[in-house]
Amino acid sequence: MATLDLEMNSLLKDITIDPANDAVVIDGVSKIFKKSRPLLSRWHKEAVEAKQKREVRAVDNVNLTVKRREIVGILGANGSGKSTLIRMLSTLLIPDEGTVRIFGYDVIKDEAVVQKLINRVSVEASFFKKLSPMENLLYAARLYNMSGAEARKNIREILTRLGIKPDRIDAPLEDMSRGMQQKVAIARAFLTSPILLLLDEPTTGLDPRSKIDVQTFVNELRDVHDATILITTHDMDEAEALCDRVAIIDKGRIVAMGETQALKRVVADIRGQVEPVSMNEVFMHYTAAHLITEEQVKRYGSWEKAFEALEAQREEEE
Ligand SMILES: Nc1ncnc2c1ncn2[C@@H]1O[C@H](COP(=O)(O)OP(=O)(O)OP(=O)(O)O)[C@@H](O)[C@H]1O
Repeated sequence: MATLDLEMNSLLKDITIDPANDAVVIDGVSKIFKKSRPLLSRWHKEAVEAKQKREVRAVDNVNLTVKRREIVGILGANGSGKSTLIRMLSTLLIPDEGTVRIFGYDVIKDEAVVQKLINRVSVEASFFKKLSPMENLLYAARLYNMSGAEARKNIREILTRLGIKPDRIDAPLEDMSRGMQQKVAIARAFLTSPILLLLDEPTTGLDPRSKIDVQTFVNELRDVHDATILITTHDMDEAEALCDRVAIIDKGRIVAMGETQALKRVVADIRGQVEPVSMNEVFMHYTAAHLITEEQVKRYGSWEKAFEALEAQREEEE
């Protein structure tokens, strides 16, 4: 397979990277948001108490190390803290507790260096919608001091590799589907050849073929360009296909960490099954409000029945 010439930015030329450092070291990191109570509770008789803001530990004492060239998945339900964690790694949010180091550089003290080492793709990517993908990416390339001719060639190659048809490359972005626009956002992150790529749900909303295009390209970026990739996803198949290791996050805490095959065997053992379970079952196991014990499996007749019963109980309690 032909490789893409992505090594065209000069962003990293003055940065020293010690090969002994891991790509990401997250040490005891928490992020606490204050949320107003719902309006109704303000009319409650305990007005003083109701005025207090509720604290949400969106990320709660997370420890995680990502080695160079690893692809690590962060899996979690809606609101579990994935995006908050990624935002702290990309210097968009400041941790309230703990430290984050990217290739040895601290996200607070060395913010400017960290910003050159990483690139983040998220669904809320901002673009000039009247301009074409080519124009948008040329604009980004200029911000990164890339030469026009070189950038133009690379942009066309990356967009084509991601499955954008040649006639769409120069047409306004606003005429493209949301999924296609998402691919352009991904292309923009690849353009700078970051050594750490943070992908926040990159394939949500993409059709199966587009998902595979993106996954293939992510793998290529690691294999050919030595990138380290941290990816958040709801898609268990994607996690299994792409990630060397996954961390499952629930209510801001990492509740399981490891290779997908190993986690599947662990959960099968807990459930007394010989065959490994699916990643969906692993996810359900670790994110259920109560970890399901062998005794509960026996009491309710099957793991699924125990899960349903305990989830119903959890909803009632809430
Ligand atoms: N700026 C904010 N102010 C207050 N609360 C916030 C803020 N950002 C996130 N939260 C809360 O923190 C928790 C974690 O949110 P986060 O967006 O990190 O979850 P997520 O796992 O990325 O969810 P999703 O899969 O839906 O994107 C949620 O309870 C959310 O409501």
